[in-house]
Amino acid sequence: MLTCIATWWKAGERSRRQSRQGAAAMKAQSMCCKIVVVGDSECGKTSLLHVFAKDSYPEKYVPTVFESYSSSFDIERRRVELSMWDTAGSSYYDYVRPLSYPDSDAVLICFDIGRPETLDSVLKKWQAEVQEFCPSITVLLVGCKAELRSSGEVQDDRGPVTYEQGVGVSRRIGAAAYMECSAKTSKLGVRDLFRMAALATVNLPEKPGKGARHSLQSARQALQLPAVQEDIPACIPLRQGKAKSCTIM
Ligand SMILES: Nc1nc2c(ncn2[C@@H]2O[C@H](COP(=O)(O)OP(=O)(O)OP(=O)(O)O)[C@@H](O)[C@H]2O)c(=O)[nH]1
Repeated sequence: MLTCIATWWKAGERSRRQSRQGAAAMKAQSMCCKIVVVGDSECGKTSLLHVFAKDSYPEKYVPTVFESYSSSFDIERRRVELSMWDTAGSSYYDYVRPLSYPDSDAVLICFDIGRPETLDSVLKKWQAEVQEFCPSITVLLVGCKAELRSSGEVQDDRGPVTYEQGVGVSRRIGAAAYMECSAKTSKLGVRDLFRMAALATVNLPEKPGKGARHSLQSARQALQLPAVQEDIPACIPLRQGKAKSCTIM
């Protein structure tokens, strides 16, 4: 009987040790990823972040000046620590919004599927702003409020933005991906969006002439760190030396 208990205890201790080692290895390999979310006022940025980071859809509209959120998840057994920066869509804050860009790994440019003029703004305003402050950043174009396309609520003469129009603009601005989601009706879609954004920062092929710090190789090297390595920080940036990739002018 005693031998039985001792064997059971040893087995339990072994599995606890393994899980502690697993957690330590995961911590040693965790990656930091900063995502900045921009787009016209009231296009749905804050709601996306609320649903993803706080698991709740804000019923009341409160204009944002600056806000940051954090969350974490695992990609291929590596922990990704995501920090997400919500910005003001209003042009009143055009001079302060650029403070959000330094050190970012990806920018989500959002528009409202129910308001075609917010997609026009992507070409007229947001592409240029992101290009100016983060010339080689990974950009994803995001169509928010996707459920409006089929709800019949859209008042605009042009009707809701079509999927093809979204794809067309994402190609014109050289976005890494085009995604649509509804913070109101699909938490899963919102979660997929942020996972996709984190993955895109890791997996994008190197763009010619962008320099080593933006290369896929540096991101991959970071991802392929040995399981436990004492001399690396618990959370490392996805891009080595990325601080210079986004500037304040
Ligand atoms: N129908 C619908 N409405 C949404 C959705 N997401 C947000 N909204 C509404 O759109 C309005 C603006 O949402 P916010 O998320 O605050 O917009 P924002 O882009 O952060 O706005 P600013 O802070 O002004 O830049 C609010 O009234 C939300 O309830 C959605 O998925 N579907």
